[in-house]
Amino acid sequence: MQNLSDLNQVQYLAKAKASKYLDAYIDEFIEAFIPSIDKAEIGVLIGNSFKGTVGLKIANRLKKLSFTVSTYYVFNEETDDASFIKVPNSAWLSIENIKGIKETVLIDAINFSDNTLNNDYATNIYRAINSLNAKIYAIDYPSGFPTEGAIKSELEAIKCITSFTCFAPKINFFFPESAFFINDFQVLLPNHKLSLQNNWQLSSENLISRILKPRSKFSHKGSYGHTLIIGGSTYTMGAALLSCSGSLYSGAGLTTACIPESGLTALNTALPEVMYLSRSDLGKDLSKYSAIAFGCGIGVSDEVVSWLNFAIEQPLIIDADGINVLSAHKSFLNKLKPGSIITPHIKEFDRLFGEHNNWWERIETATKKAKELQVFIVLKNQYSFIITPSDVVYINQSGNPAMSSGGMGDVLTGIITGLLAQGYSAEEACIIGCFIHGKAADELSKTQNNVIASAVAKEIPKVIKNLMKGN
Ligand SMILES: NC(=O)C1=CN([C@@H]2O[C@H](COP(=O)(O)OP(=O)(O)OC[C@H]3O[C@@H](n4cnc5c(N)ncnc54)[C@H](O)[C@@H]3O)[C@@H](O)[C@H]2O)[C@@H](O)CC1
Repeated sequence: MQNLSDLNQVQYLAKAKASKYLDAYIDEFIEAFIPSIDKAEIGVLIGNSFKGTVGLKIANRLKKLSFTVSTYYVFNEETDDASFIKVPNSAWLSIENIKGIKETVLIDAINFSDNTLNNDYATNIYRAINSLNAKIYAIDYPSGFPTEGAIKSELEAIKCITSFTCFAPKINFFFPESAFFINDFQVLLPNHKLSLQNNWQLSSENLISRILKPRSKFSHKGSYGHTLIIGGSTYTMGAALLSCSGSLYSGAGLTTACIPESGLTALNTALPEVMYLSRSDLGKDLSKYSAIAFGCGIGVSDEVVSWLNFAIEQPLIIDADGINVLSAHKSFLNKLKPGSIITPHIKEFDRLFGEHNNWWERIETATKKAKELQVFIVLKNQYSFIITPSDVVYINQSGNPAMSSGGMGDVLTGIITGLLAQGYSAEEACIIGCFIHGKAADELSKTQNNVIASAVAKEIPKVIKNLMKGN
């Protein structure tokens, strides 16, 4: 099997193979495109590129299917050498004429490359096309959009409603900055690639199903580890409790909460399965715990700093205020035990490692820091990135905007801690944890507009059970 990640690569294959892939892509494009449009008049924007030739083939197929199709040749007279498509100069579309395009459904077949970023002609073309306010569907990815590397704030590229991407989603689709250019993407011919390039991995249902281990006969609570959740303070006790519920519902054998005494009634009422460790006992030996989380709702007082100073002798999962304490006391970073996990959201990440201009830079920093400190970094967002010390970056694809509410991160921390306690490696715990957390919310959001963190925690056992059926 060929390791392909981009439709553009197809042109360099042997002729027979190239046309096999191209035909298959066009078949799937037509199948996915037609149900998504509500108009029979379609405009196809053809560039002097390999993408342009694909666009022409798609235009011909649509004509055969009785759609009314206009083809617009958006060439750059000065720089395009007309090596791909031969059309008379008179058919080229000037920037001034773009506003005359009447179709409200357009297919972007202009170009693949992002090397036109500094090309005024391309920039003006993209701007003029975007100002039509048409629904634009992109072949593979929108023209002018970089598939990797920083998505700069000044970028001009085609803004599409759906990108019918070939072989694999492009890495930059997973960054929030892409939302400006790509409303949605669908992967066509997904089985023709082995993976994303180099060190990027998509974490998928298949992968998670393969890693999950069934609970064994004759096992008991001692078989599934003991977590300690150190968190909570007067006004954010809930964060610690939510984290405990993540541990509990992910299947940890025992869960102990180290919270202020004032939270005890709430703990016993909400989660009677969870045990309690007083703050004053925090200075004692913690080695009996199989996994320890630090930080959810704990605050950033001097006392918290002293607790972290003690707890950091063990590998930890550090979240929320725990990360804020690390940010204020950077020397702690070098004390982290190898295999520790930090789970920042964007603000916590930038507090810890400095402001970043874009997500590409953020991932670069995370990769460097994970290696340097030998820790795992779970950078949370719509698509969370799990950055490992071995350079591999997993992209989590489960989850949705229904879960954008307080306490979600606290539950995730508990889940990862619970999985670690059950004997999964740090890498496995991070990728399984992110996936099942998002998947639980995906299931709930089929019938709910928004989902709350405690509901996500409660859904976890069902999600794990369903994933196990797949292995
Ligand atoms: N029930 C509770 O007791 C809760 C307590 N919490 C605790 O409150 C403390 C402060 O944490 P916050 O995160 O609210 O404060 P921060 O000031 O660190 O950041 C919150 C802001 O970050 C931004 N953000 C961007 N991406 C995000 C992402 N993927 N996840 C979360 N935020 C993202 C949002 O604009 C959000 O308003 C922590 O200790 C936390 O554990 C919160 O988790 C909320 C629930």
